[in-house]
Amino acid sequence: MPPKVVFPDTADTVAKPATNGKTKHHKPKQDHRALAHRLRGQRESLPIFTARNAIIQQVRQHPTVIVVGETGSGKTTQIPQYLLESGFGTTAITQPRRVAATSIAKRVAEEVGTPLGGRVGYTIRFEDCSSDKTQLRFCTDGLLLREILSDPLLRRYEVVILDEAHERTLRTDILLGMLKDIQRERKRVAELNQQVPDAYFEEEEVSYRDHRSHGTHVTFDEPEEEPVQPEAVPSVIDNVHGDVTGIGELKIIVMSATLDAERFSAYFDSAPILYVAGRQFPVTTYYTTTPQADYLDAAHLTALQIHTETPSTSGDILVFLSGQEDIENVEKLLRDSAASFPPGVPALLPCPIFAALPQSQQSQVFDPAPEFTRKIILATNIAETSLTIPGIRHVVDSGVHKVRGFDPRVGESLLVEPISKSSARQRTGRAGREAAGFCYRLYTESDYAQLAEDSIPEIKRCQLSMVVLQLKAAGVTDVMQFDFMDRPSKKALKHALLELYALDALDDRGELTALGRWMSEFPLEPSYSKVIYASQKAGCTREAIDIVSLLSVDSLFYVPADKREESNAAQAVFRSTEGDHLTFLNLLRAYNKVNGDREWCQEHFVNRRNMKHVLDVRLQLNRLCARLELDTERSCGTDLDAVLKCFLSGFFHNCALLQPDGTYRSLNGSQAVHVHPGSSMFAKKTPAIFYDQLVFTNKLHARAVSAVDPMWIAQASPKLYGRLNTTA
Ligand SMILES: Nc1ncnc2c1ncn2[C@@H]1O[C@H](COP(=O)(O)OP(=O)(O)OP(=O)(O)O)[C@@H](O)[C@H]1O
Repeated sequence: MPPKVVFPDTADTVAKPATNGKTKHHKPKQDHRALAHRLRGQRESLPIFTARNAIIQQVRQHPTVIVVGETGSGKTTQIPQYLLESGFGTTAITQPRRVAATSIAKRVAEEVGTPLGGRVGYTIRFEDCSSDKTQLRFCTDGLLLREILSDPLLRRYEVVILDEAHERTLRTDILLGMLKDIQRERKRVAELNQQVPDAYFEEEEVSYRDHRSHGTHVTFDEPEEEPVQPEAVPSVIDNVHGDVTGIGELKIIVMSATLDAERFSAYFDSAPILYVAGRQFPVTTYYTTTPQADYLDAAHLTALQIHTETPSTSGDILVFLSGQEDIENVEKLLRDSAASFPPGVPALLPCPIFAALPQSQQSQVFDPAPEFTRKIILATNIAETSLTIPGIRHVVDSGVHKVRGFDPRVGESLLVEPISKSSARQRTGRAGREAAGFCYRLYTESDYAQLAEDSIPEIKRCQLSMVVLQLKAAGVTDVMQFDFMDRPSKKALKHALLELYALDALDDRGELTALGRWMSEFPLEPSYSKVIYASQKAGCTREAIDIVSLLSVDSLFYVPADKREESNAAQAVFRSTEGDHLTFLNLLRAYNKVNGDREWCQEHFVNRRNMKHVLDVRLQLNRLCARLELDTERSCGTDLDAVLKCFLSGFFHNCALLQPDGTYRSLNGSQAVHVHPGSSMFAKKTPAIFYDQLVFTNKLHARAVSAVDPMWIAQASPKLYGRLNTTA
């Protein structure tokens, strides 16, 4: 009998859920109008419905409105529809994640009663399901940023909604600043055009209440006086060209599930805050009585407890874990346990969802489980916000997530850390969306009390080269003066500027070069787009794209703890003496020859799931390169030195030299660098190496490492290492 995870109040048995009868899963029907009609009642029962008119009135009266609503109150699905019904023009609604953008668009299209891609559509990277008729366009925040490059005033939109703004992703933060500037510029242009519709200012007065009062669904903060726009502030965007007639003001709605709305309001010149109270269904939350030594074990056991002690008709289970590795471990544990279920226990279907999973597999979590089967979704925080996964009643929260950090001197770090309170609330919120639910937190109540209120915004802890390149491409000349909501450190900004200069993306005056503009077309860190650029001249674009795609996943191989030697031996056939980059290329070539055969992958311990993602990325990159008129079939055959030299042209800053004592030291920071144990270069010594990433876990590990001639390093970046003595 496995040990149990004990939650107070549940003691040995988990409380019986309030629902009986399995959820009716929602299936798209051809008869759009009839379906929309049926969903109408559900729409009108959402807490936000009573606030409909007030919200519209506020949006009419103010350039920017902040909406704070509890999870499940209906912000994401309803507010765009209210705008549509009230005659607003085209609206873009951004989501931090692709899976949210597509799944919400599908739901809203059903509610509106239109085929997806008609009045309601979505656009995500490399996938456009919208048309000229689309009035509500769901997209990722990254996509809207790219749109600004081609349309600096976003003139096709009358309203932009930034959803889940509290997540404060790097892209959301950049969008906040860009939109604020676009809004100011459009106001100026609209005033010049004297086309500000008077109707906007003739709306009926709204009465305001103190938002702290109880018993009402929606309350408002007293709006501050209309802010005075400083005439003298020039736009940081300096590339607005062409005809600006007919441009109206831009409305911005910032939506967030946390109460930290005052900061958003202050940033947008005291924009009014609308509070929408009331979650749709209650969620009972349990904490463990004692801290759990191993959250993976605790997650596995809790999921089993729920499965065996509550009827499967009481709803599916969603487990939050820190990353792909965790998910795959728990998936294996669950499958092993399920194999020995006594007769009568329903089957169990683990469904993983994480960012690197191909889109088609991600969307499988929305499919209903077969009869007599319970779905257990194993997710990273990709499923934390916005998503409604039909059938979920039980949430298991491990209390951890993976946090990426960056220190210019040291490199990147990827550490498993406790989540914030706001994340914990979001996770809980996934359980009460269609009926009452349960959330099992795998930490104690006092540990919860210790959690930070919110996570640190990404912009304060991540590498900024790509962001700075995008800002420059969008016409922001002085990124140091950019109106960030939370200013990144000067050191981080300077590091990004220097790196872009060394990559030839910026010139001596810090202005974008033609190469920099070309590189900004790629949704990749600038180092990778530089490699692809260099590969054209070197005649190895096919290999460069292959390897860049292979580097987009964390691991290409499985290394089971109990079969380490066996898996090492099986992978040896791919190994190149030059290191990981060419080893990965050999793997891809062999994988393609057998057409990704499942058994072949098992024999060679190849992670088939990740290989599919690699092929997906490669397809997307090939399409983009073809659009930029690059010959993607240009191959160097067996001259693979050319490939390594191309990689150095983007990764010259990621080099280390062998020291007399047998250790490696990084060229730019003189840090001790350890080759990752999973690398084919682990036990080898070579005068110089370059690596894809430097990741701090317990020490500084170089991942994806290859051997290079030290002379190539100086040739790759004369700006940085021109006078450097590269002999150790
Ligand atoms: N795909 C769906 N299938 C079934 N019901 C759905 C679906 N999407 C939304 N709903 C229903 O609509 C409700 C409101 O969802 P919505 O995403 O608009 O809420 P929200 O306030 O934006 O929440 P969050 O902050 O968690 O994103 C859900 O609680 C659920 O009842």
